[in-house]
Amino acid sequence: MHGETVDWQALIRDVPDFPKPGIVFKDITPMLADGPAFSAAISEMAALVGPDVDAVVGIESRGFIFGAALAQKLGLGLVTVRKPGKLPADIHSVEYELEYGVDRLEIHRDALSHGHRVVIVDDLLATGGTANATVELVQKLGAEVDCCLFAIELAFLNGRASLDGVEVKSLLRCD
Ligand SMILES: O=P(O)(O)OC[C@H]1O[C@H](OP(=O)(O)OP(=O)(O)O)[C@H](O)[C@@H]1O
Ligand SMILES: Nc1ncnc2[nH]cnc12
Repeated sequence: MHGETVDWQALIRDVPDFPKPGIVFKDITPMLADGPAFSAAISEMAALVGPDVDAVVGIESRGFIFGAALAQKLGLGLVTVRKPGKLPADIHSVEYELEYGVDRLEIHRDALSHGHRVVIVDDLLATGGTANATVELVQKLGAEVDCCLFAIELAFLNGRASLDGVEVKSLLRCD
């Protein structure tokens, strides 16, 4: 697999004190800018998705980058979970906490229905607040979560523990 030859750590830049003092921000832009590395990341993430998935759910905004590429690779549709006020039709809405703030996420009420099985995709798992809110939105529509899939997992924040009962998969763990 390509990934065995990719030095992921070299392609993810640590930016101290962004966006707030004390946060070490994991900047994925070098990885995205490297064609073979980005392609290998998507291939490796695609290999982690179960066989009976009907759709990819991408979380705004960095989750859209990985979610859209993954959906295309798997031949599946992309459902967008968005920040407040962006989706035009009827929505469900959930408030959540970030490593550095509070926000809301929204989904169209007709985006999924009972019997659909989805993979939720984001660039990074920190505390798990964002992914948890997305699980809640997907479940409000009666759909099932196959797994939550991340490019990067900040293992020291233990976001996995907050996603109780949901399978969590990631390409790269940072301890
Ligand atoms: O596990 P958590 O503690 O919830 O944090 C992870 C979330 O934080 C970042 O998104 P952010 O809200 O900064 O938005 P962006 O993707 O638009 O930059 C990241 O892309 C995840 O969605
Ligand atoms: N440390 C971090 N780096 C990048 N994105 C994040 N989202 C939440 N925490 C983050």
